[in-house]
Amino acid sequence: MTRIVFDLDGTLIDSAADVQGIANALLPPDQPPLTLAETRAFMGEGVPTFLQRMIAARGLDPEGYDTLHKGFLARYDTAVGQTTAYPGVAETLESLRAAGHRLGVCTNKPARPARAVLAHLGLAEYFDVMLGGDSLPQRKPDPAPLLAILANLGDTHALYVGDSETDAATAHAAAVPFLLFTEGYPKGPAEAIDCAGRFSRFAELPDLVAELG
Ligand SMILES: O=C(O)COP(=O)(O)O
Ligand SMILES: [Mg+2]
Repeated sequence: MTRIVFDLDGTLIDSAADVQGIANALLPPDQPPLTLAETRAFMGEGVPTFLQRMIAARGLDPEGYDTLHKGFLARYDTAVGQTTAYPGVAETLESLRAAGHRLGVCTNKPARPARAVLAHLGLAEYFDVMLGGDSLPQRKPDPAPLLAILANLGDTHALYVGDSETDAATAHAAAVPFLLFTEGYPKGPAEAIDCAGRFSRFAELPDLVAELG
């Protein structure tokens, strides 16, 4: 049995279009909308960092941060309509569970929208534990949430699966081997991210887990 913890945005789910929709509903009408590429580039470190990046990119008044933050959270729980699980995610989670592994989610998305989107996509049942970016005082790349999830899952071999430099740094800080999903939202070239293994299709994951477990 291996404890396998997953990142959420850009790893299990492709959620950037819904996040883009929230951001563009909040931007003043005289501003050019965020592109999907900008949205993906701003994601991964949680809502506060996303908003700071958006404020910097559009030259918005930083005093408006609190209003943007409130508006973002008010829309986030229901912004699920364009979000999909990456191909093969449900089948792979099912087979990992059937093989006896215990699964968790460690995301910088706030816990409420994270729970909402997992339920919406029928994925919630696979996970024993989930922590969001606002669940603890620390968030990734601080290892605290990942370590708390792992403590909850037992004390066997562990893996962290994610899509970004932040996830690699989190796993490194927690001394857990990192597996990179290459189709998500990395900030730079995926080849430059340090990892114990990488995959582009979820069907490849069970073999990687077996190799490293
Ligand atoms: O909310 C975000 O910035 C994305 O979070 P995640 O990639 O850690 O799931
Ligand atoms: Mg991610």
